[in-house]
Amino acid sequence: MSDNPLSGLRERITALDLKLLELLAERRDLALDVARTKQSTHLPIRDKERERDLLKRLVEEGKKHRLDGHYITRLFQIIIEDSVLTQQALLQQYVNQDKLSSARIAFLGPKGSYSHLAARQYAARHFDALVECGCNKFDDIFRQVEIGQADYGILPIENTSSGSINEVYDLLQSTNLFIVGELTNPINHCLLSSVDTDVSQIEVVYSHSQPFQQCSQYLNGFPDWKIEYCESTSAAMEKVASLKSPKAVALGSEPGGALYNLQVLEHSLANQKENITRFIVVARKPVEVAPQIPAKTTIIVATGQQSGALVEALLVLRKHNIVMTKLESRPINGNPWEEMFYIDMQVNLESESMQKALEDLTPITRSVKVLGCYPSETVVPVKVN
Ligand SMILES: O=C(O)C(=O)C[C@]1(C(=O)O)C=C[C@@H](O)C=C1
Repeated sequence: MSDNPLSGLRERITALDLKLLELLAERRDLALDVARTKQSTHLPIRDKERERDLLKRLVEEGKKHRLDGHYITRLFQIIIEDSVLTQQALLQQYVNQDKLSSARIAFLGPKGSYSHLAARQYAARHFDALVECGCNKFDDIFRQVEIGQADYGILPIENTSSGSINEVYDLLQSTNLFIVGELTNPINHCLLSSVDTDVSQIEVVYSHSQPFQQCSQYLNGFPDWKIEYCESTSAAMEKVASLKSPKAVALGSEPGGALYNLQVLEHSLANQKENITRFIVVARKPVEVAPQIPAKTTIIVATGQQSGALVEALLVLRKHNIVMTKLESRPINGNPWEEMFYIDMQVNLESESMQKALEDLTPITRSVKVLGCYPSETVVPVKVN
């Protein structure tokens, strides 16, 4: 019998949480049944009116149990987001028919990198098993997929604190892979050490260039710290774990650090409070997006040199009522004074509007390359007043 006065209560909490897990699994199974019905009836996945009514009812019911509305809303927005993404994944399997049971996914860094965590998250929703292919560099990821050593590659493409990840955009110019998916992940950068220490003892910090950019304001407070660049956050964590020094720390994720037995000294260090990274998923074959799923299409356009060339191209999108969600420009590989324009759009590539836009773009641009059409995995929660 434990002499901890909390043991009995903790056992009851654990037992209750295990029942909650069973209920969440049952709810997910129901969402799959809903998806199968929507597949046969062609109903859209999102029914925001239903979500609003459900959340309102849950908030009202929650008040009877002294559970505040904000807590209940946040909790069920996460549950509904999972339901929507689970349904999308199932409908995609119907449309693409090539569901792999076990997928080999290439990502940056050994175990514990943010890309590794994203690969595991994506695989959990789309495949029965994951074969992890850690790579040292972004271009290794593309190559592994291109030569068939991996089925998919997962790469960070933009972050809310550091902006676009140019190296990935540049690699997209010259690859014959397609973007087949995306996912966004909140990134909570932590200061990780392998032994007890504090910021006054630290002399060197290891990480990938991205966390250094995303945490620049925090690091500006410690101008004497030596910055050591590593190929990935997990390589940085490996290094710090091997040094076992109070002077050496890593910038990385808490779950990643746990894989190297690192302890968290500080967390949430990014410049932006909402520090989110968007990852893209690339593969050798493009995917079709089920009509009930919000789709994104990404193209790369090389405009001519004539003035207004880019405006002309964008006016084509407006003409066909296509919503552009992102415009990024990068120098053309090998021709640094000419730009390529990456355009993300909320449109299905197979739609009439997109097909007509491509027809109109071809004669007024030097080249248009479709990088892919893929399910939008950004589930905007409904607002409950
Ligand atoms: O009821 C539906 O149509 C569902 O798809 C289920 C559900 C949910 O998880 O509650 C999910 C998505 C919809 O937007 C509405 C509700």
